[in-house]
Amino acid sequence: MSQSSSPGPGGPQEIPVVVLAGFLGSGKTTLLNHLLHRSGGTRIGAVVNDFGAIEIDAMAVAGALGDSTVSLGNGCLCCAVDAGELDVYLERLADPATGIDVIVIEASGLAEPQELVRMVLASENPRVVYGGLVEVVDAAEFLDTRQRHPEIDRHLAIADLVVVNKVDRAEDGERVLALVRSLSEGAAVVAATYGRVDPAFLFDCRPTEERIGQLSFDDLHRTDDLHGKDGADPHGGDDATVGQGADARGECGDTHEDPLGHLHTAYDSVAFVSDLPMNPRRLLDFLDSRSDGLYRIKGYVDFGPHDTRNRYAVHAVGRFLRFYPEPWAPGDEPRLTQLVLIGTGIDAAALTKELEACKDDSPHADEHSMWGVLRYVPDKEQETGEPDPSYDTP
Ligand SMILES: Nc1nc2c(ncn2[C@@H]2O[C@H](COP(=O)(O)OP(=O)(O)OP(=O)(O)O)[C@@H](O)[C@H]2O)c(=O)[nH]1
Repeated sequence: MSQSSSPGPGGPQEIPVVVLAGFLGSGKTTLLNHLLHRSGGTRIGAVVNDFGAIEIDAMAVAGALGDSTVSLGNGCLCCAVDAGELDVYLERLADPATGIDVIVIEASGLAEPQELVRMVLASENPRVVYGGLVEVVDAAEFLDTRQRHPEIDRHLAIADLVVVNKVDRAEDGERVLALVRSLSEGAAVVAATYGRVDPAFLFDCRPTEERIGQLSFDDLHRTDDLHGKDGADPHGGDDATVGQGADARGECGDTHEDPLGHLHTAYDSVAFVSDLPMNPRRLLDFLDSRSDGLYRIKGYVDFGPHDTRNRYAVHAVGRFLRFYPEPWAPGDEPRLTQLVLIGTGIDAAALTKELEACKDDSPHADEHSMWGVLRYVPDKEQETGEPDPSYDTP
């Protein structure tokens, strides 16, 4: 799709910036993680942008490699950050000392791709070149999503590559593929499960032996040191936080002429953090009774004594619900539940109250309490083709 890291005529090496967009829960983070794992010798820099106040996507991406190249925005990047600010992040990643070959910007699920493309094109960094727009489509939800949000057609029309993801869940994948093809004339359209596309669709790949591993945050800090910067993000966050305040809806303000045409004007997000464990039965009751407007939930759950070894990544997309246990990181990090809920017509105060009621500080687990949750844990081998030896059923 893009011309990766080609030195210009006598000029600096150019770094393609690929914009990765797609509606809430379509599989952008899954695809980005796939690229990070399967890009061979190509070193990827990532700008990950979450709609909600807690940067769940960044945790998922960083978590995949332990310590990867992640720079973040919060709120919808297309409205929360202007082109100049994005340039600060791009400049950091495109610095020759980082050795990055390609930058992927993962947009929030409600971002306006055209705005992001415009921002990349407006970059004043001579090393940065626009590398194309990839739109991820959830094949199982596409027909419903398109009905609710006709703007999606416009997004597909400007894409360079459309990944029709989750074909394993789609009732009529062929119909969705044909429809997407008709809407994205001129773009390559590929079907995928779990975002498994050949990275060569997105950028030219280096042979594996040229590079090993991704950059770490430490690498980035070293780069900053070279330039006498303090390595802190421009908004004063920590390592994993380059972004702004929480209320994405409120941020979509005067920086744009027509924010009403943006998907996110109709959506609200709620962030919930608890240092007390959650009761599995109560949380499951909450999830089972969620309204249709509450389209997306993501985050991590601590079930305390019900499973002391693992935290549970949780994903709800429409009526789809999954829990993914993963061992807690060793060390003294506080065990938190961190959730982001995104939807239309949602009552933030009521949802927070319901989640508060799921907290449980009892030191003992009652028998079978995890059964309901475990029903939503996929067979990892079946879903990803990779067994997960690290997880023991509680
Ligand atoms: N069955 C199935 N599930 C998938 C596939 N790809 C992703 N998922 C699941 O879909 C859920 C959402 O995936 P993400 O990659 O987090 O989606 P996203 O587009 O980054 O989500 P937002 O950033 O919230 O918009 C997760 O539970 C994934 O494991 C797929 O091909 N098939």
